[in-house]
Amino acid sequence: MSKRIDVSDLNVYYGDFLAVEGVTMAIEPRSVTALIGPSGCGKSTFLRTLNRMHEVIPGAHVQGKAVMDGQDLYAPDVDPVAVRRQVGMVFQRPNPFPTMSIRENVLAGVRLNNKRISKSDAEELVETSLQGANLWNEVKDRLDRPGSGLSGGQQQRLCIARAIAVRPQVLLMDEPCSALDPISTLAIEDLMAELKDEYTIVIVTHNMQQAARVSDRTAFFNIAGTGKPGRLIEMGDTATMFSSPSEQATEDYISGRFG
Ligand SMILES: Nc1ncnc2c1ncn2[C@@H]1O[C@H](COP(=O)(O)OP(=O)(O)OP(=O)(O)O)[C@@H](O)[C@H]1O
Repeated sequence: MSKRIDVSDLNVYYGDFLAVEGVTMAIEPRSVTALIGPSGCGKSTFLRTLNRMHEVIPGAHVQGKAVMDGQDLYAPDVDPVAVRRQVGMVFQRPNPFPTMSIRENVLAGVRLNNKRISKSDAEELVETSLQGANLWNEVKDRLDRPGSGLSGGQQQRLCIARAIAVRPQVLLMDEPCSALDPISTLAIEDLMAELKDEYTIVIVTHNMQQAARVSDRTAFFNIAGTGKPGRLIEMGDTATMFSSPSEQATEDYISGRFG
């Protein structure tokens, strides 16, 4: 299920504004890649190019290539909706559909894709997705209650269950723990460690400890100044990036000297 993504010479624009310039990186399957860097350097913008969510914004466009297991995600004949089915996304704030039941929240992505599934298949998918998100035991007796009745950490795991129910190959997470308490954060981090056996995971995080704990590879982005584009400065094995990065800017950021 897990796929690799090779990005080359990617420029990302909002209208005329070049927000991210010249990114080339390989995102490995069955691993967690963390994107770190100071505010405004384009981490979220770059992340959204990996499932073509960026172009939902009027005027937004990209140049360059993003290739998933040989398939150019930006080829003219590629349907962006199909890309988003293969490359799922979890956002900063848990966003379950508030009035929908827990069960229907899990199935929402599948239903949006117009997939018809039998009642028994739906029940099985709900259970496996909730188990996959480590939420099943907490909600199995209240699947018909609204998703909004769960705690923040449970809601985020519900969103992860919804994302994995469509069986993506890649999971993008944009600061998935920033609205959560430390215990829920640890639950999501444990979950990432389990999910990476099956999925390629890319996470944006401001939390250095989190990047060090959960990721196998870390990419450091930086920006030269306001109005300038963000750039990928350095990427490597997380342990090396945190112990002996090649670039001074990476060292300064990781050690908290700026950003
Ligand atoms: N919808 C948008 N329209 C125009 N410019 C945008 C839009 N979203 C982001 N930008 C700009 O693109 C640049 C990169 O923003 P982005 O949110 O990707 O950075 P980031 O590294 O994720 O920041 P943060 O860590 O603060 O979330 C910034 O200059 C930002 O102002």
